[in-house]
Amino acid sequence: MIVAVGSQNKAKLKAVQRAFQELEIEAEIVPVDAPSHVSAMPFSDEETIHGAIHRAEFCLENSKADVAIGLEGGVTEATFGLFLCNWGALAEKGKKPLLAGGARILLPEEIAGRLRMGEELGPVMDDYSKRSGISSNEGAIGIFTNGRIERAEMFKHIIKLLIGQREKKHYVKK
Ligand SMILES: O=P(O)(O)OP(=O)(O)OP(=O)(O)OC[C@H]1O[C@@H](n2cnc3c(O)ncnc32)[C@H](O)[C@@H]1O
Ligand SMILES: [Mg+2]
Repeated sequence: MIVAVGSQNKAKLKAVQRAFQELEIEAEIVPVDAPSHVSAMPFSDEETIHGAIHRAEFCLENSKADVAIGLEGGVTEATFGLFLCNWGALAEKGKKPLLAGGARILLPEEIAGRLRMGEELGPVMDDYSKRSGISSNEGAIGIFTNGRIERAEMFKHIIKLLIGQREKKHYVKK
């Protein structure tokens, strides 16, 4: 099947490739520049989910893919502090989108404070780690888990959750 992915981010594309490979499903993966129509730094689960759905739906409308996947990263505030959150949406013609969320960790206050002031996590992580391209490599989750779980691994889990629900026809209300 042809699978469109609404991003050019290397970590996201690697995640999709690996998920299909590990599930032994043949897939031609097509990256599509898809807008999220949410802020560059989504600040709630709700907003992050909308970003994932918008990307997936854009891909479906603008490619020949059978299945379209949107992946979006964000953060969400809790009484404990600011959590990293990530969501995926899988869209197919004539069907309601499927949703799945990824593993989450608390961000250090040093990082959280900067995001609350309006900065984006990608550049903040590059600055913090004195490197570039963290968001398309191990991600904040990789940096703060000592590389135990990297961004691609976290997204891979989300994609398997989506594919599994698709197999079970576990569609939810739009
Ligand atoms: O090209 P796209 O697909 O947009 O990939 P992205 O890296 O910008 O990722 P998102 O738009 O999904 O994430 C929203 C923002 O949060 C940042 N972000 C999210 N998760 C991150 C992580 O684990 N590490 C570093 N930055 C992250 C990201 O760089 C953006 O500034
Ligand atoms: Mg982005």
